Amino acid sequence: MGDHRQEKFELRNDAPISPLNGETLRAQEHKSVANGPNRADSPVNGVQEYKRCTFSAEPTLEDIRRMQAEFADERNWNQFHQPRNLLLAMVGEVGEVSELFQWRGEVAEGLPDWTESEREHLAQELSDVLIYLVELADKCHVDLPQAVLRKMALNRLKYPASKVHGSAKKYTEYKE
Ligand SMILES: Nc1ccn([C@H]2C[C@H](O)[C@@H](COP(=O)(O)OP(=O)(O)OP(=O)(O)O)O2)c(=O)n1
Repeated sequence: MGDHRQEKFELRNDAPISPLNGETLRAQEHKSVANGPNRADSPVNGVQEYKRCTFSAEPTLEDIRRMQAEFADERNWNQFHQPRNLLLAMVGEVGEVSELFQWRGEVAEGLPDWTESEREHLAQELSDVLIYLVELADKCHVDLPQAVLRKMALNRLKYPASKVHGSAKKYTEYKE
């Protein structure tokens, strides 16, 4: 088997599927994904079913940065949107996401037991986190998409698939 994460990435990007209406796949055809550590459901007769999800291509992070900058400009809110305030606002929104999950116990991938209204609420709170994150990066002059590429390259170096496959240990715990 090749790079597990690369295979997962390709699987998750080869079809335009709504995040909430993901296509059900037979795990026997894609064992490396279905047998990953995040599977909450257990195999029935050796076959697991799971949903896959892709994002829409738009808006890009640059689109979101620009739309939020316009939103703040139109309201004369840049006086409030300094980096520290944006950080606090983002953390507050992360707290709102946490509230949606609290006391539920473990939640299976795809949120099968959630109502449409709960899913929409989650989508809104995650959007708030992203909006503040993007504006925080903007106000700190971090080119977020490029920074993500650099960070993912570092992650791949720190966690070579051949070394860490199937283990969630932190890189400091691996011996040479
Ligand atoms: N000073 C502000 C206030 C709001 N927003 C934008 C960014 C977020 O996407 C959203 C946050 O709005 P609220 O603070 O009203 O938070 P919620 O939408 O989560 O409402 P509630 O806290 O009632 O759930 O609005 C902003 O940019 N700057």
